[in-house]
Amino acid sequence: MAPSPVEIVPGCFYWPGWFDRGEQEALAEDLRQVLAQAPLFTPRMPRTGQPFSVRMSNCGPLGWVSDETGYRYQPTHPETGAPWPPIPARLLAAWRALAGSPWAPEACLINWYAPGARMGLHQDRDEEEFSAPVLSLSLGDTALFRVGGTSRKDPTRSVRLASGDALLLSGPARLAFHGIDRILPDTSTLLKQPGRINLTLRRVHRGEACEIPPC
Ligand SMILES: O=C(O)CCC(=O)C(=O)O
Ligand SMILES: [Fe+2]
Repeated sequence: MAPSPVEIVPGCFYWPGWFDRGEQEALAEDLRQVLAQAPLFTPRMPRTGQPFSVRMSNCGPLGWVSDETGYRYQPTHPETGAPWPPIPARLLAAWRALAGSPWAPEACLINWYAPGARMGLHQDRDEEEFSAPVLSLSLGDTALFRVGGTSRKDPTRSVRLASGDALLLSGPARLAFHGIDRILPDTSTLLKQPGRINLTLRRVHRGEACEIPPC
């Protein structure tokens, strides 16, 4: 049984220290292998083409990308043209334990934050299926995460997401505005360089079938 989480705002659940140090190290190694096949790329803002400060990659049948033409999910890497590598089993196990969803995740977005990178307040709304949650897992340096309500003007709360922490945006928080204000330097020894990795597991398509046992 998962330890009981802290509810930050209704539907936003937080499990500090979900992965222990050994699991974090194994996960970091899984991701090194994923990134060797699907290298980090720099996404760009729709229309303006302005680069994000975060670099990205993906694993799973679909990956999230952004460029001058817009945000979308696609089955291949935007630079290499290769299919995304599969989602590592350890991540699927976390989804099974925490997501409370009968559907398998189809995409795992990998965000790389160098110290100084940030992510402005936004909603995750490029998926068709909002009844499935978004599961976020953090590795490396701690981030100051902010989450509010479904209106940009709603009040927000801040949480420090440390290495090994898990957070779920579900139910009333599935479309909550959220972002990363900053990375706190020298807060973790997990990665070989300063910075942070965030993984978000997402269901993209609406599905009828129970794809992930047991359900
Ligand atoms: O880095 C994080 O904790 C959040 C990432 C995020 O919101 C996203 O990738 O949509
Ligand atoms: Fe997001």
